[in-house]
Amino acid sequence: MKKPIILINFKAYENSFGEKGIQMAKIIEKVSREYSTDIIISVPATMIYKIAQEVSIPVFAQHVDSVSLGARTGHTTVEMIKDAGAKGSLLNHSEKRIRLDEIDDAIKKLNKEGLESVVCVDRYSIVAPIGMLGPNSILIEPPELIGSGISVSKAKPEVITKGVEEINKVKGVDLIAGAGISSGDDVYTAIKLGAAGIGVASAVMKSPNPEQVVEDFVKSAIKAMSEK
Ligand SMILES: O=C[C@H](O)COP(=O)(O)O
Repeated sequence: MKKPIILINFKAYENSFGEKGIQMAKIIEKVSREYSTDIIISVPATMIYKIAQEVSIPVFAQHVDSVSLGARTGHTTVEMIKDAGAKGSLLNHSEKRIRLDEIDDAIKKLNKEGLESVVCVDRYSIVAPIGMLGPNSILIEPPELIGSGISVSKAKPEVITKGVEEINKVKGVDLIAGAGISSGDDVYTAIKLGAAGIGVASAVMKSPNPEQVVEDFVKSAIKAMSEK
């Protein structure tokens, strides 16, 4: 994944879908172009196709089922998200936990289909074991800070530094940090602490001026990365 990794998770906010979701994706794409930086957006399953048609930035699913094709009522498979235009998927987000065997199966299926995987974890002690399953990235997020406006960078910097120590035990997997990221300074600090990038949702999705917020985050991420 191209660094800094910036992942904006649309979640299920009222502006995550429909025309508002498309407009949000276009705003993010504009900033991505201006700063020649990849920005990944993870969008609701129903919006993958529409948004992937409208923007050229990487569109991810927020979750994918690890089941194979067949008699699987209600499942969204890796083949389906690929067909819709997804370039990868989040897995095991705190708001959509899955079992370890499902994480393993989903990573393998995504990999086989040429898609990327970002596995979420809630603590640094499982960074290395999950990293050994071979995802592209691990997104570490203390659940209690998610959506709080209090950033992991400031409230729990040790989660990032210890997570980085753990990820360094595994080759070829990046660690990104999230939860409560609200300012450029939060982004800068996360990357200076060793993260390869950040994951964010509410600060962008709930902002009256998402373009300004994303621009601030991207500028801070580029600055921190250039100083590494
Ligand atoms: O996937 C994103 C995270 O759960 C972070 O959410 P947040 O930025 O609203 O704290």
